[in-house]
Amino acid sequence: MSGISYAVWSASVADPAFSEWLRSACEPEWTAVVEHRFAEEINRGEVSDDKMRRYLEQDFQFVDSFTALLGAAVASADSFEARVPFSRFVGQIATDTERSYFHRALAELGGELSPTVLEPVTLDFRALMDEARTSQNYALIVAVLCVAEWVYLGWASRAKQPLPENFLYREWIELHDGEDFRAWVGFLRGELDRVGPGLGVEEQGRVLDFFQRATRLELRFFDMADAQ
Ligand SMILES: Cc1ncc(C[n+]2csc(CCO)c2C)c(N)n1
Repeated sequence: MSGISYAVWSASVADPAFSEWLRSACEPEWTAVVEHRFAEEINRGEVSDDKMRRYLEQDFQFVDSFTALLGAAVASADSFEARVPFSRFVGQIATDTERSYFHRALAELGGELSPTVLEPVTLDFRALMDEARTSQNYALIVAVLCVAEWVYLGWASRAKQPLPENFLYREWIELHDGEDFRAWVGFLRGELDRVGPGLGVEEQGRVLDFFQRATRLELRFFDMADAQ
């Protein structure tokens, strides 16, 4: 991961999108997440039931903190226009994802909605999201949300047709690769592009720090899932 400033970087590229500065400063970890063996196994429908159960049990705890972080984005956004997409997504997670996919998938796999043991990476990820949430700093909050959604779009959009027949994989891929999801990631990136360039150098560095920490945690999360 590199530490080149936005000012220096933006002078050297044709399209100086703030979100691209953040992403490019996360290589090689970013690509390691998107091309992770565990993600490729999901895309091919080849994860064992035991691994998938443990991954989804931990991920459900991730999604809990993620949903709280979305609430902080609703609260800290600087305009009504910006609050609306976050609000819509809170509703979607609370209904489609939480009620539908996780409950069905964990029932199918014999998993628990409240596992007694949280993996270290799950605790660390929840701590980062709590730190962003309690900062009430819009740019930091969006940085963490953006990493989580953008990397998921990254691996899911690599899935080949036809998708696996088993709903455990097919629905998890489809959740992260539809037109709506692509637009949602575009919105998150657009918010960083909108507010990032106007921040002071120190604040830009803080946004980068949260973005990089989230990317490292995404890598550790897949490593954890793969190692089970
Ligand atoms: C470690 C981890 N990182 C990102 C996501 C992506 N994501 C964030 S909330 C949500 C549910 C709504 O689609 C999804 C899939 C994840 N699940 N787990």
